Amino acid sequence: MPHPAPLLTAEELVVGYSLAKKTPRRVAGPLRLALRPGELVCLLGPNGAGKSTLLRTLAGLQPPLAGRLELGGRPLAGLSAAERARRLSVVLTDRVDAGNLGVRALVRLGRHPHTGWLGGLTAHDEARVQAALEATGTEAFADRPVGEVSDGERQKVLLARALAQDTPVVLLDEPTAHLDLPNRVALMRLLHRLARQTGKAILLSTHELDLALQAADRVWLLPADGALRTGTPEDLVLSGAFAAAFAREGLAFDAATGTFALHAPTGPAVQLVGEGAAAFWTRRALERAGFVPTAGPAALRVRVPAGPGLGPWESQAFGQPAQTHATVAALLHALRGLAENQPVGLPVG
Ligand SMILES: Nc1ncnc2c1ncn2[C@@H]1O[C@H](COP(=O)(O)OP(=O)(O)OP(=O)(O)O)[C@@H](O)[C@H]1O
Repeated sequence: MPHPAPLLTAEELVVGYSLAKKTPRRVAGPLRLALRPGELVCLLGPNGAGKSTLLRTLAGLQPPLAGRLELGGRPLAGLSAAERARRLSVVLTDRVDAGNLGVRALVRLGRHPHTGWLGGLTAHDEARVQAALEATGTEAFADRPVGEVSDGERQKVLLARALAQDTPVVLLDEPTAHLDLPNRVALMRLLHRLARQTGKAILLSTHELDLALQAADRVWLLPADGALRTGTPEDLVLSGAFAAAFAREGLAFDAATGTFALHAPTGPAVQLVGEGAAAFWTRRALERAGFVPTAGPAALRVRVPAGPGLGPWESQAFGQPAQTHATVAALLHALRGLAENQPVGLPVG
């Protein structure tokens, strides 16, 4: 199937800052980019790599140092503010000073590119506003002043305003920053569904690597050297590009689990027998306790519960009878005792 025509493109784009009487500060580029309809794209990269700079440049809020940017097939710089606002909405992390404006009133502002500043809102506009409030879960506090809502609530209100603006391209800078985990998941799900169902091109920057790897149709990976890589999350993980972009001394991304290793293994190997959720959480506990979980034979062996719920776990050291444990805490306690008395390296018979 041929790719649909991109909604936003960049060629030879260099982003950065022109500094008075100094050489410009080049942050990233030259970049070749395309945002396609129906795609959720996550822009990932370490602190200071240039994600906000790139987003602001794509939104037309700061000029590129070089290169060409097109929105809907027309040069971005040639579009009037109103034309741009009908094609592209942007949600930034900056605090908004909304005065006494209510939540619903702020979301209504999203319709102005369609009505003009003096134009009243039609029933269609009001329906859009209502749909945006409902989609973002902000309707419950739609009558409160924006200044009186929490950081996370305000973030959802700004998203609602962008949704009310109803543009083919939506750019969001760290939209999950103030949200709790269930709200972060809900937001990613909402954006993914929106891209699918409405054909919008949605680009968001985030530090939620785990969520982004799950939700993004495509990742734009911006390492500290500014050389952007793009691809499906899986291609970037399996090629090692993802690990390289976040590489730091003593911090390794494990492509097998999709997580950054929090613990450096120091203790003996433990053969982990079993599968499912119990095996997943037992592996985590073993790693945290310093053991090295392995599928192959080892001097210590743990069998995880087969059924749902807690326990029983079984532990066994080479040449000794198996013990059962009702909780992970009890299992770890027993394993520490076994490890102290066990010559490491002998396989369980
Ligand atoms: N107004 C500015 N003038 C000059 N340099 C700037 C300006 N704003 C940011 N920078 C620099 O540009 C680089 C990229 O910053 P940017 O905020 O785009 O990174 P980021 O990837 O969004 O970072 P973070 O993940 O920490 O939000 C940094 O080195 C930063 O210091």
